[in-house]
Amino acid sequence: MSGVSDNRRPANPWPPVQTEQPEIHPKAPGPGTKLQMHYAECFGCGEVDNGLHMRSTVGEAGVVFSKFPVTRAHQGAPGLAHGGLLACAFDEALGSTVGNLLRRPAVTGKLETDFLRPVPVGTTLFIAARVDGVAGRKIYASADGHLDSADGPVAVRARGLFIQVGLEHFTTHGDPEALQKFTQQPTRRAEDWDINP
Ligand SMILES: CCCCCCCC/C=C\CCCCCCCC(=O)SCCNC(=O)CCNC(=O)[C@H](O)C(C)(C)COP(=O)(O)OP(=O)(O)OC[C@H]1O[C@@H](n2cnc3c(N)ncnc32)[C@H](O)[C@@H]1OP(=O)(O)O
Repeated sequence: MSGVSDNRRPANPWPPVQTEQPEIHPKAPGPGTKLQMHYAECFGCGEVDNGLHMRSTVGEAGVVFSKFPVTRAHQGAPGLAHGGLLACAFDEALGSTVGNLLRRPAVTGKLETDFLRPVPVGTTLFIAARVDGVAGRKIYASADGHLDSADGPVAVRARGLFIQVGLEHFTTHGDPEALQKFTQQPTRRAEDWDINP
């Protein structure tokens, strides 16, 4: 995405620094692969009550498609999705795209969202996300969220900076046991990831 080309929302250059083309990891899931949830307790893709229950599929040309079914549990204004939860959906979609395609553990450093149209309860947001460029540990990704179909009107756009981290980020600040369970899954073996930032 080159930026939001709406007069009301002038686009800043994106990525904001010089980057290299992202290299899809040789063991990245290929086009057509339905991505499994990355962690059962994840609010975005896990089995959490009233979570976002997002599901993602790898598309062609480095695009990952995610769906966020908006329910009454996700309201801000009556009948409309809460903007913070929409931002959460994009954090998940972008993070999943970076993690699965580059196979580099990374966390969100910055996330910006443009809310272009209301997202009603009962709709599904179809999110198309891609990695735009890499500069050392900095990974730039962006996404468009379409209402109710892959080519529906764009309701939300997001751009994120993800920072590659070593696994010690999760053991030092998070839950070492949870990380161990995570890496025991067949598709999450540490040797299949690029884990040296
Ligand atoms: C074998 C297993 C593998 C596991 C892999 C799992 C993948 C699974 C697949 C898929 C799942 C993904 C789905 C998840 C989706 C949700 C993701 C989230 O919600 S993440 C939680 C929220 N984010 C945080 O909690 C970060 C908190 N912040 C930090 O920990 C630090 O600030 C951190 C690591 C981001 C950076 O700290 P520093 O000390 O390491 O590095 P410094 O030097 O500060 O930054 C590095 C570079 O980035 C720039 N930078 C950092 N933050 C920036 C910002 N906000 N704006 C602009 N630039 C920034 C800096 O200016 C620097 O740039 P210069 O190298 O000097 O050019």
